[in-house]
Amino acid sequence: MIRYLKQYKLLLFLTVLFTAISSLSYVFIAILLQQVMDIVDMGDIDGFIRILLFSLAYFALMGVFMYLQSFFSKKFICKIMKAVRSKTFMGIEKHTIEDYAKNHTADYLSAITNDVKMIEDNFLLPLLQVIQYTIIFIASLAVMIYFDIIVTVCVIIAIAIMLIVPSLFGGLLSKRQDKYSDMLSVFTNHVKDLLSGFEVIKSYRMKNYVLSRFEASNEDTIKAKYSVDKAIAANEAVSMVLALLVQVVVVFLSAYFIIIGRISAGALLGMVQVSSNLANPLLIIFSNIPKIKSIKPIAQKLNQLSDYEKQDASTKKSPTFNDAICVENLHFSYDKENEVIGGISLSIEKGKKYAFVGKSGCGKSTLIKLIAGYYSDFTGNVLYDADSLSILDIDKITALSSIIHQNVYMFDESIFDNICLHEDYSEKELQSALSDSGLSSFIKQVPNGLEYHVGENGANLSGGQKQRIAVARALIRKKPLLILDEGTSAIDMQTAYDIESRLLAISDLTLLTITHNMSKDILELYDEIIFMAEGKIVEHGTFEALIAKHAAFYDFYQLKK
Ligand SMILES: Nc1ncnc2c1ncn2[C@@H]1O[C@H](COP(=O)(O)OP(=O)(O)OP(=O)(O)O)[C@@H](O)[C@H]1O
Repeated sequence: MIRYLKQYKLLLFLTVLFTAISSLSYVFIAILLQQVMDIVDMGDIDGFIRILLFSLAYFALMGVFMYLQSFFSKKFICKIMKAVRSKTFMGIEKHTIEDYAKNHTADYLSAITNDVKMIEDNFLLPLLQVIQYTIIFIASLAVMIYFDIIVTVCVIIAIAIMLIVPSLFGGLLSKRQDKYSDMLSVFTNHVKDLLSGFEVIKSYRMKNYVLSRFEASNEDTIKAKYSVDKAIAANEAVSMVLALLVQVVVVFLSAYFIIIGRISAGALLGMVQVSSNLANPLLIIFSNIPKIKSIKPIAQKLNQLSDYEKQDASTKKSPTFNDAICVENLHFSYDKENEVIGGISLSIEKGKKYAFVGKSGCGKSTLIKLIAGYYSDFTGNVLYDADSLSILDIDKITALSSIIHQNVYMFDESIFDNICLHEDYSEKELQSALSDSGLSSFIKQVPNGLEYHVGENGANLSGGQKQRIAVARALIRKKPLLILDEGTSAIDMQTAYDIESRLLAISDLTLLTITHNMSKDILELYDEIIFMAEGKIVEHGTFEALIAKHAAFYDFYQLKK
């Protein structure tokens, strides 16, 4: 967190400056009270009017300083919150697809929302309070010495006892705070999961299950919060009792000193006033210090996200795809136990078209993702021209290809924005992408054409319309490699045929299609059909060659037909 404080050091300085001025003027009220009491004691009416006018001006000025303190502290907190949130988001955005998938989306959501809020509540606000009340405490101690040194010494002894106890709460609170943050993350995850499946919940009447799952998660989260609050409450109660002890010492000792004639009644009034500025600030300081300490694991979590760097990206080469992508004896598993890809070798030549077919779960999508650079934890080799994936910049590899998945993600914006993704393309490029993706006639039908708003994740569109937008999104970028992962499965046969045959006609485009569509007319257009089973390539060749072979693909094709 120190780096954020350094980033806004001028604002921090102004906040501390005005905090100091308003705190000192607050402490000075004790001397003012003592003066008033002593003037009243002497019956000095001129002195009384003078001090009254002085006090009026004094309080007006104090109001101005308090406003400035509040203004700068709020601005400081807002700036830091914005910076923490932005840095965390930028760090998340830098993740590779592989690293991003190691956590749930809700964990990232929770970090940006809940954890950042915790930084405000348990670090920034307490820190400013600690600064403010430390100034008040030191100034009050000085005023106390000015009133009477013996009372001050006794107060210091009482304070020393006060210091020991609350420091014991720091470690406990830190542990509980960390657990609470994790629980918030799990809770956000559950809520996101339940709300994302709203339609399934309604149509399958899952109300009871959903409510009980929500309640259980809600209960666990509140328990974790309650456990934090209990530690805070114990800390505050102990601190409060000890703070009262200080005031008791002051009142009785100074009362005794009046009796023996050592101090005036004005000094008693001043000391009672200033002693509350000794006890209460310490109470606040010592209930805030454990909070500040407890934020460490959360700050570490946020730093880890914001400091994320791809491994040695600067030393990695940019990939090229001029001739071929070669896969050599590739093995891969998601969980280090069950092999999903079991020794695949294959060559993808630039400009050629490949159809990957095989039973559901045989590893087609995984193979394609490995080729596109999604995962690095494999054995064997994937070469772009002559360069192995291990020496290439992963971000640039993923940028070489466009993947169209069965479930296309749509931003809650217009069709135009979902195709161009806020990049500039010429009208010619746009029209060509619209026509090749079979979108032109649909655009003419919808109310605002390209400006039509697609809704949350494309809720205002059909599955096929979403896929056509995804095809246009990919085509407009003219990347050398296009991957259709069942990317036309939601489109009617005729339109799917039209789109695929247009893609197959683009000569410099390398097309990898995963398909369950066993239409002869389409399959015949591919240069090669790669037939997979259980993580291996069983057969490959043209449609005619594989049919003529009367082997595994032939059987699969007959069955599907
Ligand atoms: N992210 C993942 N984590 C763990 N296992 C996964 C993951 N993705 C896929 N798998 C598993 O890997 C295996 C291969 O899945 P993959 O999606 O590659 O198959 P597929 O041939 O494309 O299937 P389909 O035709 O149904 O899309 C399956 O057993 C699947 O359960």
